[in-house]
Amino acid sequence: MFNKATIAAFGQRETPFFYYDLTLLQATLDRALAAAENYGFHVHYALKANFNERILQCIQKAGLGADCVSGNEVLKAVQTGFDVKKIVFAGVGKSDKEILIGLEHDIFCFNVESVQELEVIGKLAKEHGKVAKIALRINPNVDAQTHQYITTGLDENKFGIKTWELADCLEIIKKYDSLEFIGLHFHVGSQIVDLNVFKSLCVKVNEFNNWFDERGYRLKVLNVGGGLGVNYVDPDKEPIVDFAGYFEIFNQFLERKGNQEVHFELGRALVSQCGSLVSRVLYVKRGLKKHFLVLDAGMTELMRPALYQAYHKIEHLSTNAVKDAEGIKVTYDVVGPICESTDCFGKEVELPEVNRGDLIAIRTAGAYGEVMASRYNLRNEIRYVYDDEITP
Ligand SMILES: Cc1ncc(COP(=O)(O)O)c(C=O)c1O
Ligand SMILES: N[C@@H](CCCC[NH3+])C(=O)O
Repeated sequence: MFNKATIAAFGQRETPFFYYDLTLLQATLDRALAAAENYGFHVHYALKANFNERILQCIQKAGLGADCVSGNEVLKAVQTGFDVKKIVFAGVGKSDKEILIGLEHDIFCFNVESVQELEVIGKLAKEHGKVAKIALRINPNVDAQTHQYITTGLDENKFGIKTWELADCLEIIKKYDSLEFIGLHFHVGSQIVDLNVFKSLCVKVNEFNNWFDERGYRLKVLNVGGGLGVNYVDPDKEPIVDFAGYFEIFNQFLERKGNQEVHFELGRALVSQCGSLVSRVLYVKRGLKKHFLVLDAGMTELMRPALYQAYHKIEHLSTNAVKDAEGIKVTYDVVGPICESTDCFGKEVELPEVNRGDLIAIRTAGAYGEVMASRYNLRNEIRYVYDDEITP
């Protein structure tokens, strides 16, 4: 929901742009950290969700760690000032060069995703006189009950080490003094809204924690990943997710041994609601069966609808809210200008009557929005507007 002054300020700007409400981001971070601190949990931010400069600065200042999935993300986290002792590095395909970046910066931990990768990290660390701290990312075969494209913890998924390979991992760990085995890592998927999934995850983590403990490995860290979902349907009802309820699940169901640390890697839950993609209506096409709203933003700015048929709330930004509320409603397919039929933000969307030049906001676009943008069709670079630029 945008107020009149904000909408008027948007009207002055060249579109499309990502609007980031850094005040909401700060409130979200405060809430998440307060809830985590209750249980002594550690929160890392998954940079892949959004590595916009100002967003990263806010998150770094709030004191979160960084979860990275490439050498460049590790470098970005270091450059932004994240504490290297709080940087973790996951990813199924870390190149030698990327592993060396992690070693060079003495990051907190590599979340290792295959037996072969473990051996490579052991070798590279040895050659460079380093000791690499590692956690094994285990694929626990837990169904995240989310879109199949963003499920990561099933046997059929490429992520993590299969349970039957764990004994092989221990052999490698024994072989290399250059490996320090500090933890277990899990991440079963994204946009998880059924909290029972996290209960099932806890049950699995406990089993693996016991398995290693019985073999003499009392691990320092249990990293349960991220995945907490948000409300795409009604972002104004739930601008900040229920972090307390989420962490409480782990408090209740995760069995910590001694002073084991519990780490989280949240992306979407921290940054999605603070972002909107703001676009202008280029054309209203009236058809026989349906009408189209052609926007100046497309799948090149926000590809989630095209890629996952993801729902994002589409809002008409009008300075006359009363007219919008009381006037007639029209059903539109809301599409972008890109030369692809999948370039569609929403089908049969009911909106007030919209005119050429009107502004439209596509909500909950702070996570996996601009980071997944492309220059397809030789599109312009992404533009941004931040709340502190337009409100006194
Ligand atoms: C290893 C890992 N950690 C954390 C995340 C962040 O996930 P989310 O944005 O759903 O919290 C991801 C992305 O799915 C991931 O792959
Ligand atoms: N890109 C996905 C999330 C993937 C998370 C990383 N494994 C999305 O837009 O929902």
